[in-house]
Amino acid sequence: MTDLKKLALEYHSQPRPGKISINVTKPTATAKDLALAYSPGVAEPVREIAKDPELAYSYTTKGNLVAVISNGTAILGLGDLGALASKPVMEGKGVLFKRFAGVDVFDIEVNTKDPKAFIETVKNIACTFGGINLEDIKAPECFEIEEKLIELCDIPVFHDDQHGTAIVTAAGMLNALEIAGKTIEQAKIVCLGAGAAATSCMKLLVSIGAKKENIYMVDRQGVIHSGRNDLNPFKALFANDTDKRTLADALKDADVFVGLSGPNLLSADGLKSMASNPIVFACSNPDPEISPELAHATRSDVIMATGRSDYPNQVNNVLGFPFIFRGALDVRATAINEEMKIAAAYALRDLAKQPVPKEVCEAYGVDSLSFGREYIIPKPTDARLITIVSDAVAKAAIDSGVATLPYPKNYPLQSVDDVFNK
Ligand SMILES: NC(=O)C1=CN([C@@H]2O[C@H](COP(=O)(O)OP(=O)(O)OC[C@H]3O[C@@H](n4cnc5c(N)ncnc54)[C@H](OP(=O)(O)O)[C@@H]3O)[C@@H](O)[C@H]2O)C=CC1
Ligand SMILES: CC(=O)C(=O)O
Ligand SMILES: [Mg+2]
Repeated sequence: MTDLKKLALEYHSQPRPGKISINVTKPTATAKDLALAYSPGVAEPVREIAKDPELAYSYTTKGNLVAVISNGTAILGLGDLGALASKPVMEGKGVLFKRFAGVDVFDIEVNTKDPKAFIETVKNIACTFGGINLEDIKAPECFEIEEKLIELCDIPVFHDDQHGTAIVTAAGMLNALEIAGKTIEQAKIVCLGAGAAATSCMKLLVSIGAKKENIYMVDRQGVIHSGRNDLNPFKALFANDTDKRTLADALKDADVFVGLSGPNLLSADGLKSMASNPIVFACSNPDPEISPELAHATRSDVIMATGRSDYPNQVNNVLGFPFIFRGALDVRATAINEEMKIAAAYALRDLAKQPVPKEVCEAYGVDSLSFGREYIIPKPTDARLITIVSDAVAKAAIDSGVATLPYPKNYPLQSVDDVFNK
């Protein structure tokens, strides 16, 4: 057994199975307490909510509770391993929501691959929650599922692999391009993968300036081009009028490689053929499209990021979903719209240029961190994320008309401890 495997299995099993639990937030010591918490007192909020459903936000956890829901069809880059096997990841998302943004989570693993059955299940439980974070559902089913649930639910529904990933990728990309001395408008971009994460990442890059004709998307069949007749409508959006056919063709002189596919798919030769200061976001988890060791050994000018916590430049949706939902919940937004996503991306981009607090450096075992090739994006433990990103999202929700509450009195939050200091 490798060291990491042993440590990871011990971490998940000891001293108790799993890594998250539910806390009680009210007194429960006496008969009087129990008479309030349960029968007979509990009947009072029941009657009030029955009269006015909005009061669920006053008398229950709804307003701070997000459902992290998967069917396990695209668990990280491990593929379709089933609903139950996705539970460690979903519990992990719960840990990150709580640790970084004070958001409570129920993880829900739905054992069906049928989008209609999945939609029906989620629709029927949605009233429990203040928001729904869909996770690790494969393309193209994820697109139909998210679109339909947004239509059916009056709370934010957000497929994290699509939008969380896109927001963080956009932030990191703008900074990486700046460091490389290039612009998003001119960058030639190769995206390996054409699924949930890849499609949304490329769409967001286009909306912040990338040119569609400069994007080469590659799936298992090769470059997505206008001569192909096997493309679903989501891939067809990115069909390029080109004679490039293989990943190797697309990589030649490319400025950027974004990997949202699977392990070890970018070769040293492919990387060698890219333009100067190549930007490589090898974001597949747990194993990137190319290891940072191989990438750095191949090109001394590479600007390298992965989705992992144990290398510099972690381009991972953990920098997005906790803070985005925090902001959305606190103004009771009915949706997480494009304005909120772009506000989050720019807030993350800008934060990477600020001096980094000592505690963040300590958590990563380094003396210092500063904007540059090895630090293009903030670290998830940076306590300023909840202040800056959630604030930007809440303001964008208000400005774009999807907030149903005013700017919160306790904003900008200074820490997770401020969440209920209203
Ligand atoms: N760092 C981060 O924050 C995140 C990283 N990811 C990573 O992105 C990857 C994809 O996730 P997701 O979009 O949810 O999954 P999907 O199942 O929706 O998409 C997977 C895509 O990868 C493509 N792919 C897989 N293997 C190959 C291959 N050998 N050659 C070319 N293309 C290939 C598939 O091609 P085809 O369409 O032909 O089947 C498909 O387009 C995972 O590794 C995941 O860990 C995802 C979200 C966040
Ligand atoms: C990070 C993540 O959500 C994924 O790899 O699927
Ligand atoms: Mg995921």
